[in-house]
Amino acid sequence: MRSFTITVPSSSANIGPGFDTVGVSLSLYLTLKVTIPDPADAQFVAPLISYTGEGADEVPLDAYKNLTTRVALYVLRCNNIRSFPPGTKIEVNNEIPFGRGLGSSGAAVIAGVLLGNELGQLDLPMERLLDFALMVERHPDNVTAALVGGFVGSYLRELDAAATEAASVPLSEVLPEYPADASEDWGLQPPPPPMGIGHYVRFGWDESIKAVAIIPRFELSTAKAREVLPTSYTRKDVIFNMQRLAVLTTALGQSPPDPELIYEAMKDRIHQPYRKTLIPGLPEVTSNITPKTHPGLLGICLSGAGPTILALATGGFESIAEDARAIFKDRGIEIDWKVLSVAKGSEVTRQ
Ligand SMILES: Nc1ncnc2c1ncn2[C@@H]1O[C@H](COP(=O)(O)OP(=O)(O)O)[C@@H](O)[C@H]1O
Ligand SMILES: N[C@@H](CCOP(=O)(O)O)C(=O)O
Repeated sequence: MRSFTITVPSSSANIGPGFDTVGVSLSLYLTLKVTIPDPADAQFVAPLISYTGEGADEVPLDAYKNLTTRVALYVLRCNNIRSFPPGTKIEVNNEIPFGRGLGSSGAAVIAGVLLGNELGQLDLPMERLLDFALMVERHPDNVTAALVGGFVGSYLRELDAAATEAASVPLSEVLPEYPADASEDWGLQPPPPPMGIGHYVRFGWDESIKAVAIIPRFELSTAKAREVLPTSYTRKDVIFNMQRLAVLTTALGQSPPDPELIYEAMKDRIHQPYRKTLIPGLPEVTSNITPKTHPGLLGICLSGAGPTILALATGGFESIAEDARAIFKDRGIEIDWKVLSVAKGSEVTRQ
């Protein structure tokens, strides 16, 4: 028998101006405890999944439907391993709320890539693990932060024509919904990722900075929150974001952090103005809660695709969150809030 535990942190992408570009890993976790019996003791073929925590009432427990295990199967099949090891048991505990902009799907994808790597004993390097994740998630900010940890900037390499085609296959071909008896299905060979799609760098993060996650009690799928974005932008808006992002990536690593610099550097004109239609109260929360009104606040923005609001602060957490609560409440929206720290990257511990 062999067993291992996979721990993947949540993440907050964009941090204001860094749409699809920067993300930070945070201290809510998706954890998988995996046991693989000796082949002689294996009693069933499909992995047996149990699941507790966030999303437990909606997540599929069929390994051929569940996002994490489908990604694991993608990694295995690209490496010529057709099915899960017989008798695999996966106990999942999830602290990351679904569809709130805290990287639940990115974490599920990274967990799947690490699961495939471990189940197949593939020993893939970090760069290759990221390639697999990017074939599924397709924007690098969440998955890179969840995999490597910290405050991370990333880009996707411009691929040559053949690699572009390979990387553009529909998600349904990367992650087909296999039939229930998929262990018997030898026909489907998914397209492997091109090599070296994603590249990243870790920025500094001053240790006094905490993340207050103000989490509205409704879900907004990332896909829906991307549909409202335009396909082109004015030069003025692009420059507005680039100027702020250039400052922000260094400013968050400085000690002590400068609230005036950071508050302005966390403003955005690429995604938040368009997403406000889906998140009542967003403009009011980000403009009424400032370092002047709330000492300790550094900056405030939408977390990922929302609806969570991310306030970076060195103190005054409760007053920031409770004032945001009041603004949302006026619009009929209840919230929960948590003070989170920047987390380490994903870990696999073999028992
Ligand atoms: N731990 C998980 N296991 C399986 N599927 C998950 C898990 N976490 C998230 N998902 C899937 O991802 C969806 C949410 O993804 P998305 O809309 O991108 O929001 P988020 O901002 O939380 O990543 C969920 O509705 C669910 O289908
Ligand atoms: N850059 C993406 C990030 C999505 O993050 P999620 O946590 O909401 O999945 C976007 O803004 O669409």
